[in-house]
Amino acid sequence: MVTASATLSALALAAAIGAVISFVFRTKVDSREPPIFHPKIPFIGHIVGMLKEGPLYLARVSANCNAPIFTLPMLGGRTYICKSPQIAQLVQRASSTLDFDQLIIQVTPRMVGSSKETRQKLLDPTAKEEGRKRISELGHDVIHPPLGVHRISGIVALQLEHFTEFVNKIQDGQENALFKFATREITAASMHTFYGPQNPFSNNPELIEAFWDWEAGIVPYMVDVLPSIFARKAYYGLEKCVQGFSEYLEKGYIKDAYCILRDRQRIHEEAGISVPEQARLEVALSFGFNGNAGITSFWVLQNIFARPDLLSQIRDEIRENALVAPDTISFTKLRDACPLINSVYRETMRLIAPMPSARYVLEDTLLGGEYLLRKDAVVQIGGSIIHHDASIWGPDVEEFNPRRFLYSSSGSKTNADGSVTDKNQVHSAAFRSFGGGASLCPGRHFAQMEIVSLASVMAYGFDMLPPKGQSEVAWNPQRNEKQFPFAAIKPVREVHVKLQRRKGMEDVKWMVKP
Ligand code: HEM
Repeated sequence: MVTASATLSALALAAAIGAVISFVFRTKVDSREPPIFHPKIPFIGHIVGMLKEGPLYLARVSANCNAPIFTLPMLGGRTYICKSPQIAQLVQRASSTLDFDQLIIQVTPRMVGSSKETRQKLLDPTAKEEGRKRISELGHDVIHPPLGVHRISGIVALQLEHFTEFVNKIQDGQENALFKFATREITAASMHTFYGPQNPFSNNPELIEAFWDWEAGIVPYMVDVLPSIFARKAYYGLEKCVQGFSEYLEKGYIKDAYCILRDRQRIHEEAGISVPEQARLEVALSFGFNGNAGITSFWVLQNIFARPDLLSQIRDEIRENALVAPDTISFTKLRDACPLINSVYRETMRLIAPMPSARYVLEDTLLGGEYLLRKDAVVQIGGSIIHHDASIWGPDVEEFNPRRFLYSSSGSKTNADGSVTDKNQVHSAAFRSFGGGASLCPGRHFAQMEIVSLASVMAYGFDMLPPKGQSEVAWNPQRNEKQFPFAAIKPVREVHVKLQRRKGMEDVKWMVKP
């Protein structure tokens, strides 16, 4: 009896202490801040949720909230999650106080293990008061303009030459793991295009695998607890790439790189960043060139080849509108006269690239005169929520609808039967794959060119058949939705195929031209 009542008292005491702790440590919010969702475990509950469930966690919390933006308290601070395109647009417009760079400067060095000294040079806390631009701002000035749609013809031609050589080397009957096939070719081609013929990956092709080893383990690597043990593959992959880039920089091969890289290296040099530390920053930028584009290329190929009717319609579209000679496909024609393949490309990204654009709140900001965002908080545009909102996209929001972007690059809301018309255009800020506002991905034109071109020449010139021992190709792997929302979503497994030139095209030497 005594034991039972002692146990009850202990439990009551523990519950009371828990309630007091959670009350005392609850993040205090201003009544004008977006509605707050307290986690069950104070401080870390939302972080644990996101690590365990990935973007699905945000969708679950969001389902309980009617407001277009809400607050998640974390580690004594707060993150605002915005779930409507209208609010996303307001966030994008407030770029003077909601800053992209501040977060990138914190995240990038962690991705590649930069030294404290480099981190400090990048943060450059006195730059503003001393009237200087930070390294990231100088980088922005040299990277964005040369990636504009009218200035990329030279790098487009280089990338397409690489693809041409690659597809013409394909052996009939060659078996491939499709994810590896697409990601490795995008990596080899874009490293060649951006860093020149002596790029570290062409001098040492095993660095391509090292790069993807690092990419696969970036999140555990960034946790930064003995990464050589707990994120072993990522750690050694990164170190190999750093070594390759160090040699490349020391030998001066960067003289043959695209201007954005030469100019950026000059900025790093002038800031006194050492060569091995510059090499780390080059690995980080390579992630921008290769990561998302490689993963997206896989999904576009899989989404087309898994649907025989769609494959046939795309072949018709290419033949009628983009085939400028029996052996030549033109990217300009693909871009301007092939709405279906471009719609497939964007619909693929809606499902696998719901990017969480994040901004650091530099000063208290009243969004749309209504929602107060407090200084030093983070605001995230919940791509994973917006891309799956049926009120925006229509009742088939969870399905792949190849026609969703046929009439508008923003997409159209589908009708009850899944049909798409030129009406009901979706809000322009609802498509989150390339972010938006001042930091809208500058590589988006290049990305469209490479992904659509590679998919088109494969679709037009080749069949994908079951590999030996399989009666059919195991298409449609699940998306790894639990993946931490860092880059485009990967498949949970590979898709194995046998490549074969199409009947009647066995001897064609393909050419993809700008
Ligand atoms: C499917 C492929 C790609 C996707 C999904 C993608 C997505 C993104 C996103 C979401 C951002 C952040 C924007 C924001 O939060 O507002 C970004 C930034 C950036 N992307 Fe891309 N990207 C892709 C391909 C590329 C390519 C091919 C390049 C280079 C040629 C590139 C270069 C960059 C750069 C330099 C930034 C930083 C912009 C800044 O600091 O202002 N991206 N990208």
